[in-house]
Amino acid sequence: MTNGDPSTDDDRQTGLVTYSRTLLAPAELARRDRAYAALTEAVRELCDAQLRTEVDLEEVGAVAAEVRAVTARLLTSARERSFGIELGHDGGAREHGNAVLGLRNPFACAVGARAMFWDDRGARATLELGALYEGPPGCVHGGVLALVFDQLFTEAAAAVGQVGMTAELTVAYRRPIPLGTVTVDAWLEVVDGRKRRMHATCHDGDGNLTAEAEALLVLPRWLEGSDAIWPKRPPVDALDGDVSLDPSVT
Ligand SMILES: CCCCCCCCCCCCCC(=O)SCCNC(=O)CCNC(=O)[C@H](O)C(C)(C)COP(=O)(O)OP(=O)(O)OC[C@H]1O[C@@H](n2cnc3c(N)ncnc32)[C@H](O)[C@@H]1OP(=O)(O)O
Repeated sequence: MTNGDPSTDDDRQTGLVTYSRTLLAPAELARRDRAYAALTEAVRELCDAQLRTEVDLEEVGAVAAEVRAVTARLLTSARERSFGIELGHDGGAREHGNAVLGLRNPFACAVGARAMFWDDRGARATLELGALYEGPPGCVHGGVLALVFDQLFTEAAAAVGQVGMTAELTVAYRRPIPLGTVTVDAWLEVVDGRKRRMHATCHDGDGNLTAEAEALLVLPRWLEGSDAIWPKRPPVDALDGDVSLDPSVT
């Protein structure tokens, strides 16, 4: 099966997962990533503007027609299926379609080298959750936060080499979370065979604890002892700047 992108190769299928591998040279890959990231950011800005605009209805109709024309231009050459996991030259994950951290997903809120951090204890995300993520008026949607927790658990487990899929996820919402900056920390607590018990916290921009979550991740039976590749995460020192991931530090 092909994803319709001539720049990648489907090189292996493991259990449920098909990996593709890029055929592009690193410099060309970086150039493409920059271009697509800029497009994603432009679309994200468009979504936010569309939500908040108060221009007159004639203008709304004209903009809708222009947006449809732009969509048609993008679809003149497009993948046939979702992005999946593309492995970069270093084995790093290029999950550009991921709903939380995908470089090419305008819905993703944890994008950019400064949004997500990994270290030998777990993972941290510092996010800007604006009007697009609203639930209660002026506050972050509880389901959006559950989504972020779910991803962070996967990231924390991968960071400490104890990967697994989410079998259970429980969120305790302690206080409403104002739209704006939120910081989520996730870490591994207990390993029991193929089961990993995880914990996470969410703090708002003023440092208030707003929610906590627990998850059970299970290394799937089909993955145990297989040669499946769990994509690498960049070590924190590969990122620019000094970042602490101590979950007690907010
Ligand atoms: C190579 C792959 C690469 C992927 C890259 C990903 C990149 C990141 C993507 C980002 C994604 C973001 C995150 C996402 O979106 S992850 C997506 C959401 N999650 C899923 O889709 C998971 C769907 N479920 C499954 O695949 C299987 O059921 C799993 C893998 C979970 C277990 O199936 P498996 O057949 O392997 O397990 P087992 O039956 O041998 O049981 C083993 C042990 O586990 C215990 N147990 C099992 N289930 C539960 C449960 N629900 N509650 C409590 N306990 C449970 C069970 O009692 C037993 O314990 P014990 O009796 O030994 O004590």
